[in-house]
Amino acid sequence: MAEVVLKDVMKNYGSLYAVNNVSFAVEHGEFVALVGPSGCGKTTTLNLIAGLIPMSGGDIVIGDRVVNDLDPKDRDIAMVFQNYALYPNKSVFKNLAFPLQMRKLPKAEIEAKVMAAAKVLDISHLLERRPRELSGGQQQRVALGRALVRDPAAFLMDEPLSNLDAKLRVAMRSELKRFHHNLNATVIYVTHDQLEAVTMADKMAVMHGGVLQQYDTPANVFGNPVNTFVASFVGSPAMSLIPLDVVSKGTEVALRSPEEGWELPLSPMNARKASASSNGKLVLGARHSTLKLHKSAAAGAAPGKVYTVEPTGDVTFAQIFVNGAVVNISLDPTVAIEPDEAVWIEFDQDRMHLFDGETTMALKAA
Ligand SMILES: Nc1ncnc2c1ncn2[C@@H]1O[C@H](COP(=O)(O)OP(=O)(O)OP(=O)(O)O)[C@@H](O)[C@H]1O
Repeated sequence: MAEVVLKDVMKNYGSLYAVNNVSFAVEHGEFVALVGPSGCGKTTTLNLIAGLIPMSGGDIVIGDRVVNDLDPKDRDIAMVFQNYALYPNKSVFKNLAFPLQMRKLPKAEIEAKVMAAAKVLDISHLLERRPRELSGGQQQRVALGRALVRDPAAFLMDEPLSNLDAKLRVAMRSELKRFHHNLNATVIYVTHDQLEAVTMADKMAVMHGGVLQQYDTPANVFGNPVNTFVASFVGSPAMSLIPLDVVSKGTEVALRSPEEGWELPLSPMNARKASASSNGKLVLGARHSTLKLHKSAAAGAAPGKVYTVEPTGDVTFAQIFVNGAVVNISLDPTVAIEPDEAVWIEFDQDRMHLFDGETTMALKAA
């Protein structure tokens, strides 16, 4: 059952459309990450769901109610912000109890709920402390606990890990995932960190310029990006994107470098996709791990020039200029290459991506 539904949601500030016609449905128990670069509209989308700002158009459903005109407190949601917003002068127990006292629950019930939440989050031993006596990770858990005691239809989280140092972030990422798993909670989570989204979410809503680009599982967003924006945003190092011309010779179709004239013959499936490009131009996309490096010219390989070489221990990353575009490749650390060296890059026909040169959308075989 869908727990949270957005339908044609709009938010504009004058001529700026911070959120432009966004629709998606979050199923009960799903963890959905709203992800995209700074200014893409993720926080605005979350704030619209929370009811913190008014919508310019569309509908939002939480549970079985249209909540367009409801105050945040009546929407049955709990927000967890990046700055935790704990009460500094109250103990952890009182921080957790406060939302329940506001709802005038009986004392015994409040105590039972606080204890249960503290147990789930492993903070039972911290209940008498004040927030300043806690580590960043512990404060984070208290903030989650305060949301948890209310047993909301959905948890809304805005970059809740962004104030933590790198190591704690990774630890809390696992904890949040566990929290979600244990409670079967419905979570909508804002992050600009695509790796955080890929590792934690059941579904990703990738946004750009206020527009929802793709709403799908991380595996599909990674494996079948709908356009060049999604392709380059998700994955690290980024997918390489090389603009090329489509040339047909009888039944054969090849890609030609407009700069350097070399040609790359396409498999029948890729040829059918390439033939669907709107203006004879396309963008070839390839992930670093699908590429093969040759030290001399090889069939199906494009010539390039090494730009940088970055050994990281297990794997060496290199950037190669191909047709004026930067291509990221991962190599076995035993492969010796030097900047400015001439190399050839072989593309895996089964794992390459082809995007329309004009619309930037993924090409489908006709
Ligand atoms: N109150 C406001 N008045 C005018 N413009 C706003 C307002 N709030 C947000 N915007 C604009 O709306 C767009 C989306 O903002 P939003 O905060 O949702 O982005 P974001 O993806 O969360 O970015 P970040 O990761 O930097 O927080 C931005 O261009 C922003 O400048």
